[in-house]
This record gives sequence, structure tokens and C-alpha cells, in this order.
Amino acid sequence: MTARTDLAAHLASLDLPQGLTQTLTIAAAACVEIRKIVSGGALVGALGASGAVNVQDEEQKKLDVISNDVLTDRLLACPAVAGVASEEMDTVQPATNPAGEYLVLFDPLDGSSNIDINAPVGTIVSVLKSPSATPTEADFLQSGRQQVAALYAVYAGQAMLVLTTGKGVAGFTLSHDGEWLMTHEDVRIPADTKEFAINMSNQRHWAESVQRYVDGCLQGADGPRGKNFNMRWVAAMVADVHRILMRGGVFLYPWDKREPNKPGKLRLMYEGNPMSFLVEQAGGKSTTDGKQAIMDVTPTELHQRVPVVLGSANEVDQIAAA
Ligand SMILES: O=P(O)(O)OC[C@H]1O[C@](O)(COP(=O)(O)O)[C@@H](O)[C@@H]1O
Ligand SMILES: [Mg+2]
Ligand SMILES: [Mg+2]
Repeated sequence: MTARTDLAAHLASLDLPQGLTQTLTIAAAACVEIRKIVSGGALVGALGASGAVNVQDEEQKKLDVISNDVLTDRLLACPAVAGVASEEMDTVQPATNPAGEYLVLFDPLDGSSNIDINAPVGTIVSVLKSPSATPTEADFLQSGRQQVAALYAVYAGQAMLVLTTGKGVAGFTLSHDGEWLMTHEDVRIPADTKEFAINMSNQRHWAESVQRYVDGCLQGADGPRGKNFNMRWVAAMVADVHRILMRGGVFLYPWDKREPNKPGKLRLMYEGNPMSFLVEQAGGKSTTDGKQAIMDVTPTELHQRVPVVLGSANEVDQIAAA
């Protein structure tokens, strides 16, 4: 059997700046640590609430806090990192690395409501160039187009890490020896699909266009789309997007009428941008509404929310036209 390419060999083949390779290597190793803690579950005290709330007023789970600490500690100790920002921290954390060149933004544990029921969760990471070795919050507010890398790790039956540095998308599976080995060399999202993902319990709050789109899917072969659709909702964006990268589909977390001034639930800097980079690099589309690319949104706040409509290109176009 020929040996598989490991993450280190893949990064070397991409001819990246040394500091970026170092940053991605550390982020990927932190994901292995988090995977071990997720796998330990109740045995390692990883389940349940932490008793605290984050800056977005959401209850923090113990695993949100533990994962955040692992990523923050490891990345701030990486000489190439100038600073980090996280969904779980109020403010940015500058490093004290004189040669720091990269900013790393992350959702340390995505799909928090899945932790206690042993369903898939993950980690999402976005990497930007830092304008300075002593960055301020304003330095982090770069659009998704400025990202130099994005990755996620999904902790499910298998742990997988999916990465882009702007030259396509590669997927790695965690071996029993704790190594990320390439199993998916060139991930491509099919342009067409018969599968959509949305939290249907919010239906009455959606905009008319989203109602029309989903209604068309539900009518199946008897309706305007002329084909039957299936629906999936893992309640962890990382796992829903992973499914789309593996076999196509669309994922929607749209704006809704409940809080008209709140753009959506998901966060631009930690969820929207890194997932959009991966989806676009795999040939899909990632938008706020079927039309406007998420990566073109100019960020104004660190914890900014964004509506998300992403996935198979032709299906995203259907949503735009609904
Ligand atoms: O509770 P809902 O509406 O199903 O929301 C699920 C969505 O919320 C999230 O869990 C938010 O992420 P966090 O768990 O990182 O806060 C997404 O991963 C997921 O798509
Ligand atoms: Mg999340
Ligand atoms: Mg989270």
C-alpha cells in the first residue's frame, strides 16, 4: 500500500510562507487535542455548562471554554502568530511575538448544542495577514477575501480536517496514531443537488423569498422544481457544511423577522468567512442571500453576524431567483 500524504507533506507541497505553514501546523495540532477531549466526553469532564455566558450572551459549555483555551494557548505561543480572536472571547488577544505575521480567528467549538448528546461538533479557523506584530482590533476587521487560509475540523465518527490556502480544498482524516492523513485530495461541490438544510422551526419568521424557495423544494416532483428534495439539519454548521463539501447540497441560516436589525445567527469572522473560502475554493457559492458574496462583506465589528446561504452553485442561484 502506498503511504498517504500527511498534512506536513501537503503544506510543504503548497510552497507557503514558512510562518503560515507553522501557524496551520499548530492550529491542526490543537484540533487533535480538542478531538481527544471531545472523545473523552463525560470521562474527562467535557460535558455540560460552564456556568458563564460569552460576549454574545450565549451560555458557554465547558467544551467551548476548554477548546478556546487550547487554541488560544497554542497559537499565542506560535512565533508566527501576531494575535488571535475568538467567538468565545470579548476582545482580541495580541501575542507578544516580535516576528508575528498572522492573525488567527476561530470558532473553537461549533455546534455547542450537540456536545451533550454525542453528535458532531467541530472547530473553524480563519487566517489573515497581520499589518503589524502588535495588532489592534481594527487590524482584524478584514474582509473574507483577505484570508490566506481557512480550515475546519469536524469531530464525528471520524475526525476530519478540511483546508484551503486558496489552491483548492484538501481533506485529511485523523489516523489512530494522531496524524492528519490526506484522504480527499481535491474536494469539489457538485453544482446541482436535491438536498437542503435549514432550521424549519423558524419558517414563520423567514423572508418571503426564503419561504418561496423552501416551499418549492417541499412540493418536490409535483411543484415548480420538478424533482423531490431531501432535508438535513445537523445543528452544527461545521457538519452541515462538511456534508455539502462531500456530496453537495445547500445550507441556509437566513435573516429573519424576529430581530430585524440582527443580520442572522452565524458570525462573519469565525463562521461565515472561513466556510465561504472553503466553499468557493471547492466550486460552490457562499452568499448572504443567494447573490451577495459573504467574503465581500466589509466587517465593522469583531462579533458581527451574517445571514448565510451557501452550497451547490446552481441551487444557490435558485435561492437568489426565488
Ligand atoms: O439552534 P439552531 O437554530 O439549530 O442553530 C444551529 C446553528 O448554531 C450553531 O451551532 C452556532 O454555532 P456555535 O455552536 O459555535 O454557537 C451553528 O453551528 C449551527 O448551524
Ligand atoms: Mg459556531
Ligand atoms: Mg462555537
